[in-house]
Amino acid sequence: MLYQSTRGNSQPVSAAGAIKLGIAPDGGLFVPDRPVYVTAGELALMAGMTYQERAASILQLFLTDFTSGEIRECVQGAYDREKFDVPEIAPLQKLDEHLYVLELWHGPTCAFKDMALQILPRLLPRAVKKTGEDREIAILVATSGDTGKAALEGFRDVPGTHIIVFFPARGVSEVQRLQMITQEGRNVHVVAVEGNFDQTQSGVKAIFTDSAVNAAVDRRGYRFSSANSINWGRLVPQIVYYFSAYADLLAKGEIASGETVNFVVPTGNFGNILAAFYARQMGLPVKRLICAANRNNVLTDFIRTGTYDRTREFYRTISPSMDILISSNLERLLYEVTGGDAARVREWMGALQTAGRYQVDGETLEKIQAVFWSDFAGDPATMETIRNTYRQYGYLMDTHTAVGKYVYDRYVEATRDTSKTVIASTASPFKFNQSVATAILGEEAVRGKGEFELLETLSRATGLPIPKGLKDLDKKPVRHTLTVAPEEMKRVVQELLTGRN
Ligand SMILES: N[C@@H](CCOP(=O)(O)O)C(=O)O
Repeated sequence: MLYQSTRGNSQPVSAAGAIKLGIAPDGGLFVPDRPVYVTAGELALMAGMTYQERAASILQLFLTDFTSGEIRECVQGAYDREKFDVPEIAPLQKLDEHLYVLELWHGPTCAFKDMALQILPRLLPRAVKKTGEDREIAILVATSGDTGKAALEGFRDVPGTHIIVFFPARGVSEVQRLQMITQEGRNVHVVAVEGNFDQTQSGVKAIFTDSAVNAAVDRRGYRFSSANSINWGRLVPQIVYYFSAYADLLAKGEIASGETVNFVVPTGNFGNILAAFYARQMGLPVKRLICAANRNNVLTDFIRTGTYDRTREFYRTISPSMDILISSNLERLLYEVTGGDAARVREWMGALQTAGRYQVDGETLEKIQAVFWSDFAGDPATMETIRNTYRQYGYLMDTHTAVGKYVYDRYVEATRDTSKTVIASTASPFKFNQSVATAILGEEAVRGKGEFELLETLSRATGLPIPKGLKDLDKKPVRHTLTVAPEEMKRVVQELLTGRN
């Protein structure tokens, strides 16, 4: 299988090539050049498999230039009990007859990003070797909170790699910020950006396609890659857990073979829900994909109207990982639903760049609406949902997952669809404990308490353990203090890589 650019102006590459490059040289995103399918029989077999076995069988379909031995090694190294605190890796919790929560945050950094960023650092060095690359890999990451820490943890001290993570200085939770600025490792850098996530992500993308910067780092023996979901190597491992959730439903007798289910995905950069879309294309029986947005509801408007318009106010919310107005992976969806029409994708992405908006045609919109449904939750609704879900089910969810639950309730109200539905739970509630503790305990109980005191408060009140990765974070030394303006990102990357900072 080869991978081609959504913008059609780059040479197709192997899976190893796509993983190594991260983004296509023409600024597009790599997509597989042909569909792959999983049959009902294969799906039934997955019900009896471990998470690791399920992962290996899906990865094998896409990473055709990796041997099965290599894939097995990567999978075993990534999803082991040292790193994940439950044997199921991605357990499914039942809330009621229709609703399930897929917990994707049992990895070392307590967010769903670990599901891919524990394995990408194993795939990438192999991809480098396969492509005959002799330069070291400089991984640039833009984060609104979760990807950054997961990428740092995954790539720390991985030979032949360096990682620079940029995060919006005031756009992440206090726990997320401390997770990143205390990061250990000889090959890691963390830089705060005086701007929002969109400026941070645009800054990183501009570096990838800047020939002068590329030439400068090349002279120093580096080549850039990405650990964001623009990298195909991030997306395939995310496809796995949709299959795994379905296999678990089958194994537990919750659904019959072939029964369609819905997935609700709290959405920002569109990578997670796009992975669910690919799973559906591969034959996973999925009825609707419910795209849950926060007050930055650019995707909800797009799915309802076909107009993508980022020229609107950017809000900081209590679900900061989703504070995004330019959702990178939508580009891949547009490519897929237009049957690979790179010219049209180029036109839309060009309009997004220059005018900040584009409008898709009626046929494209119809295809999107046949699969996707969307609504959004503001902060008050998110808080109320955390409180009500805890009261009704005794289940504690983080702010992003609560956006998903709120939107699911709106979906059922609007459609009366009672199909079994799985909410992708994207982060541990302890990662956003200020909001979560306030929601379930009230303002009074949290007044005057710092984030870390609240970890204890939340743990005592709910009987849930504080995740290992978050304990004692406040006692770790701060190692990264650099803050830059968005326009300084190019310079800083060069300085960090050449050791002049
Ligand atoms: N929500 C993300 C933003 C980047 O998304 P990615 O999936 O493209 O890495 C974050 O937490 O950083």
